[in-house]
Amino acid sequence: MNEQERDIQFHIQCRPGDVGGYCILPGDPGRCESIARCFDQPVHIRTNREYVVYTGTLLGEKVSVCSTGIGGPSAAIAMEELANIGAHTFVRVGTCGGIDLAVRSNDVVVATGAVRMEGTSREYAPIEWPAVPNFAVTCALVQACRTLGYPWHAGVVQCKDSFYGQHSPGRMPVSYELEQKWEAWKRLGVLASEMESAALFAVAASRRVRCGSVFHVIWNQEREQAGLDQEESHDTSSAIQVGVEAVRLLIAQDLAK
Ligand SMILES: O=P(O)(O)O[C@H]1O[C@H](CO)[C@@H](O)[C@H]1O
Ligand SMILES: O=c1cc[nH]c(=O)[nH]1
Repeated sequence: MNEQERDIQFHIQCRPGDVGGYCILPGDPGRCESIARCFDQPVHIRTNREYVVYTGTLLGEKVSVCSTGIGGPSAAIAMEELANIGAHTFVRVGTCGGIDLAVRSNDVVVATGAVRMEGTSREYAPIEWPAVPNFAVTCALVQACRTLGYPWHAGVVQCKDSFYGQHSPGRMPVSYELEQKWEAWKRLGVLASEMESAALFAVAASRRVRCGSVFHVIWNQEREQAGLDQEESHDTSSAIQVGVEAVRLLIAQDLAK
């Protein structure tokens, strides 16, 4: 039996009817409950491995949240299996570390593209393919930022597979490569670093589903190094609100069609 014909999807352990067409994708399973609380009538559907799934409604439409775990491989699996059982629109609500000096802790970042310094997207698309989010989802995220009034930025984010390659590149045997590329991201105005969007954008393009990403900025190592004001912020509520409001806007747009 092929993956799409399976009743219960292998990793997320959900079947058709368990999830809505609209799915919010945090990395951290611990973020799912806070996101589900923004839905009407949220119900916990399943927990398996890093995948925690809740389903509820927004504007009367079925919506879900499913954590993806850390990194491209587990995020790609989540999106593939959710798409197999009917999800068509995805919003990643993640955390990131700022790179550009204008990006401060506690700001919100909306991705307009993702640097593919990770492995998963390469198993979907040649490296010449640009990892970009869906335009309608991105517009909805920007509109939500404007409506909610949080400090926000829209731009390119960098994705990688090694969190510590970002934070301690000097102790890696390939420090020469990590440090040179990090310098290039800075010169190119890349806003922030995270781990899943490039893979999610590639899977979304291959499955012809829609995906966009919004992030809460935890810190900015470049601001810290430059001696600028810098404090860690772990309250992801603004990015969650932006992600949920964007889903509401997309549902309203789709219902009006
Ligand atoms: O907070 P989440 O959504 O997991 O996102 C970020 O946090 C993790 C690293 O700490 C990576 O998954 C990265 O992309
Ligand atoms: O610095 C950070 C913060 C969150 N996620 C990352 O990948 N890097």
